[in-house]
Amino acid sequence: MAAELTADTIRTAPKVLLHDHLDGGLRPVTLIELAEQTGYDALPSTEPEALGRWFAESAYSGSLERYLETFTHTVGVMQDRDSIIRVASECAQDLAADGVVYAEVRFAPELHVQKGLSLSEVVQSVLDGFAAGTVAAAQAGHRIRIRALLTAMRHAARSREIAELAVAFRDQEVAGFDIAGAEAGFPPTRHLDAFEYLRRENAHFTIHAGEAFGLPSIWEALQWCGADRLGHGVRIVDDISLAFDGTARLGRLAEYVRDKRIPLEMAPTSNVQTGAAESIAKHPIGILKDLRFRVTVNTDNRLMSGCSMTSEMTGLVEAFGYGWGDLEWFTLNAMKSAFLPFDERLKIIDDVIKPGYAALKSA
Ligand SMILES: O=c1[nH]cnc2c1ncn2[C@H]1C[C@H](O)[C@@H](CO)O1
Ligand SMILES: [Zn+2]
Repeated sequence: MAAELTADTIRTAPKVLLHDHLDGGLRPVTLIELAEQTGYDALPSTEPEALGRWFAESAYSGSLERYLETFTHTVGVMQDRDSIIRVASECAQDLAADGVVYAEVRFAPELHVQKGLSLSEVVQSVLDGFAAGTVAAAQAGHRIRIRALLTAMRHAARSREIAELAVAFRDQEVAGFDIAGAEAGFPPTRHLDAFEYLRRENAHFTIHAGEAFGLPSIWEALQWCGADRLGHGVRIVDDISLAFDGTARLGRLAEYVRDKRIPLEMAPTSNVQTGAAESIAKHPIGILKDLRFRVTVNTDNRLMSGCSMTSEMTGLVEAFGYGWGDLEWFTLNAMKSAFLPFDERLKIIDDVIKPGYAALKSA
């Protein structure tokens, strides 16, 4: 007999999160308090529930560009060391309480320098916050390993600098690099020098691609830039055709992505909000999982999507009828794809993930 699949039991399952934005995951209460403390006076509401609702509703725009506008408020209060430490510490605690055992959380250092912090100070503040949050989580009985990914904004021109920062901090829990922001009109090849530098440094990176723009963006991210993983990558389905007997035909790019086991960092609710997927039930994750692409489940922005790893997995269970074996498969895919040394990945798989799911399957 297996444990019943409910939000409560799924919360206890070990989960791995590869795609979560620090500035997309603030607690509404924290946002309100930090705004008060730092003199940020542009919040749309100062009542936590209404503010949470405002984010979720504003982010349901069907457009990535409009979705991204909501970040002005979160980034607005994350401009000093103490505020950043608090947000990062709470992030670690919230993920741990949600059953996340390993996380790579990203943020763009260049967005947090409005009040004079240097890029390095921003990174150090986040890392200090993660360390404090990890200790607090352990005291509450939750074990988490949380690391950072440094993001460069694709419309800006600081990617090489941010890539160098990621390499400088690689031995202090900075796992790798990413580019984010509006995708249409800002192809990843604009940042080729940053990616070439990272490859020469044997460093890891992921690229947001195939979310608000299609196959050319995915192709550039992989074949020009050399991305290790794809942020979302939802539009890879455009290269797959289904015959009416249900057989799938993969184009050359889709075949490459599957053959090379390129991890897809999918975030179902976020993808519906930005229009990358029609609904959870129609999300490409269903077909991509059936075809055994290396799919992972992620939150993207917990505040804007009003979600957690537990709610995303629960939504998939409801939409696709997944069982514990499927949730374990997503989790193993994510752990195998983490920017963490092989032996450490294996240890989390053997010591935490496999025993965790074995217990739930036989509860
Ligand atoms: O889903 C996303 N696609 C592209 N960019 C995004 C997404 N979610 C957040 N961002 C942007 C807005 C944040 O300010 C930035 C760094 O976390 O990354
Ligand atoms: Zn993202």
